[in-house]
Amino acid sequence: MATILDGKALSKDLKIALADKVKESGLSPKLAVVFDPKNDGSRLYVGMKQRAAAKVGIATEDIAVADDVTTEAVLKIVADLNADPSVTGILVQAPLPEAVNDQQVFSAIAPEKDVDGLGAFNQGMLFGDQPGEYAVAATPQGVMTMLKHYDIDLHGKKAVVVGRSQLFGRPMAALLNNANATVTLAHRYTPREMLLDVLKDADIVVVGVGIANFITGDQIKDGAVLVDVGMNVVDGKTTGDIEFASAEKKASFITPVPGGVGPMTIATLLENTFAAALSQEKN
Ligand SMILES: Nc1nc(=O)c2c([nH]1)NC[C@@H]1CN(c3ccc(C(=O)N[C@@H](CCC(=O)O)C(=O)O)cc3)C=[N+]21
Repeated sequence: MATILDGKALSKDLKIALADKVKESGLSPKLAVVFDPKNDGSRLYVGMKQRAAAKVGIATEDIAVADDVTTEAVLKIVADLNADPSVTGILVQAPLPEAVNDQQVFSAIAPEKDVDGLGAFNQGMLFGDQPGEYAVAATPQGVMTMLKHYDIDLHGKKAVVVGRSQLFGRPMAALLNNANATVTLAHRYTPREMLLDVLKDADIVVVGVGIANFITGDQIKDGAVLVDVGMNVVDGKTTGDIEFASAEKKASFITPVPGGVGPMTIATLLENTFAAALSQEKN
């Protein structure tokens, strides 16, 4: 039986510690969130984030965009937020409506306000493993915090990341690489047999593809560490990408869904928002 990587409990502790730090700093961090209200995942996340931010003393401003919004219009919103000194962090929730080039928008965020680290500057820092402080996308950064908290050794280990999105897979692979894991990045064009072949020897598997039961216990190595970044709704219940019942019998550690990576994402976003406010204070 695997040890549960309890993201819910850990995130609670992180948020309590953060609330103290925000208070002590005397700063008034404010996070602006640009999002598509028609997207179910985005709407859900906005609500959870608002409540969590309020509890730690971070103000939020939510900016809903229309269905037919253009890239130019969103770039204007971002430029105004960049210029507003009361806004210390900017989060553009992906995906924005169809016509918008999300990556172009991410890269327009002032690097010091880019709390999800998705712009070209912060991504470059991460991919180059550059020295200094910079934000990293909240989901993969939250996964790293959780692995560290549970003392999971990554050095030289075989890690497989499934999914290569801007928000998850790409930065996840970079973080694991920077932590000296031996990283394989699999994605939608990885042939099934090739994926199964790398999975069977993997010490650490991190998956976020959005397909329920995508990975099952029989496909993984005994004692593997399993991190589930997936969020699917099956018969009205939230489930991840890993078939939990079969996988937990073989894994050494496993994240539940809900209560694993999701709450860590929110706590990390808030930490990044506070760090951004601190760095702007110093300037
Ligand atoms: N730039 C950007 N960064 C993001 O990090 C980002 C985004 N855009 N767009 C939308 C998705 C969605 N997302 C979630 C984060 C936490 C939970 C979460 O806390 N879920 C809980 C509850 C799940 C439930 O019960 O429904 C859990 O897993 O336990 C969910 C979803 C971040 N996203």
